[in-house]
Amino acid sequence: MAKIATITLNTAYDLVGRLTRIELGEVNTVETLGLFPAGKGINVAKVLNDLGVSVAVGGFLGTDNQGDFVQMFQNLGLEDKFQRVAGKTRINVKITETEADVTDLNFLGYEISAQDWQDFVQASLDYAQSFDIIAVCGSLPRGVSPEMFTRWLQALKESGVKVVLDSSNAALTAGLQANPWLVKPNHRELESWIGHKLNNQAEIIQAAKKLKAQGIANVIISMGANGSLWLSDESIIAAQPPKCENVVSTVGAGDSMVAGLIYGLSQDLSQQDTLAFASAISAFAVSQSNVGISDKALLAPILAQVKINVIEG
Ligand SMILES: Nc1ncnc2c1ncn2[C@@H]1O[C@H](COP(=O)(O)OP(=O)(O)O)[C@@H](O)[C@H]1O
Ligand SMILES: O=P(O)(O)OC[C@H]1O[C@](O)(COP(=O)(O)O)[C@@H](O)[C@@H]1O
Repeated sequence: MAKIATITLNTAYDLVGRLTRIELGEVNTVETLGLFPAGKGINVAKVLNDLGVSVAVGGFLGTDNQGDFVQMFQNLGLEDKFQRVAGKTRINVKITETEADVTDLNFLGYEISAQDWQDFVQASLDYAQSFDIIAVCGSLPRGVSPEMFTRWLQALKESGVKVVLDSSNAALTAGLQANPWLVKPNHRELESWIGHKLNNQAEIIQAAKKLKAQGIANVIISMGANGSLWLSDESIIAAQPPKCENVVSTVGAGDSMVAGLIYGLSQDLSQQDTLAFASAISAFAVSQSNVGISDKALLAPILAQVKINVIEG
């Protein structure tokens, strides 16, 4: 069984709510309440854990408000490799309006000192030796520059572990320079990497091929309700999940997809079965406000409706 860890450098509490419409400058009454320990790597670990895979979690956690995270690690039995740093883990406010548009207000959290980073690099390169796959997920906290991130990812890769990268903006651009084993940008993130709009599937594939040609074995592009594409050394395939009729929140859809991909790959499922499974998990994710799979039986009917198309290979 493959040993898996996720690393979240910029963990977050997600404060999630639902509103018909946000009125700027007015008092808005939010109809729901959810406050979850999150950040991309935490979400990936939670979904993998729900699928029965044991996972270690690492990165940074602020000492001031770590309580709910520690509780969650204990409740789920996640191996805690987090480095504690002074200050608070940030809070990300996510408001879903009726049409499922999510407005994110991502606040600032802890700042990483030079000593924190040095300690983290040493510790993570050390524990990386005992894992087969490490998923590095999310943005960079203050104090970690894109250059520092690229250098660390390169060293992580050289340690022999398969690196999965799921990030955006500066962290994605910097991370891609280290040529990870698998990346999952969404449509918008691929557009910003290539520097122009991608208007149809052919244009998306062309851009993804360019990314793959850099030396990345697996490039998966997620496209929201339009499904996903996977370019591997063997083939290019597309997945179309069933349209979710009742979208509650799209927060965590990408993380759920990354967890599904890691699950399939670590269980030696075929490329097609892996993408179908990851699509079912991510389609399921949009029907709930929190991240995770409360009941695995709910996945089967969604999986049965996922369509896979072989485009090349
Ligand atoms: N409305 C939807 N209906 C069904 N599946 C969806 C929907 N939105 C997202 N998904 C699934 O979640 C995956 C990831 O969503 P996406 O929005 O592209 O990722 P990210 O959260 O990283 O931006 C998609 O490829 C798809 O499989
Ligand atoms: O580190 P980033 O890029 O700011 O992202 C953190 C946020 O992403 C999430 O993990 C959700 O990500 P996805 O919607 O892409 O799956 C939230 O839980 C978290 O607040």
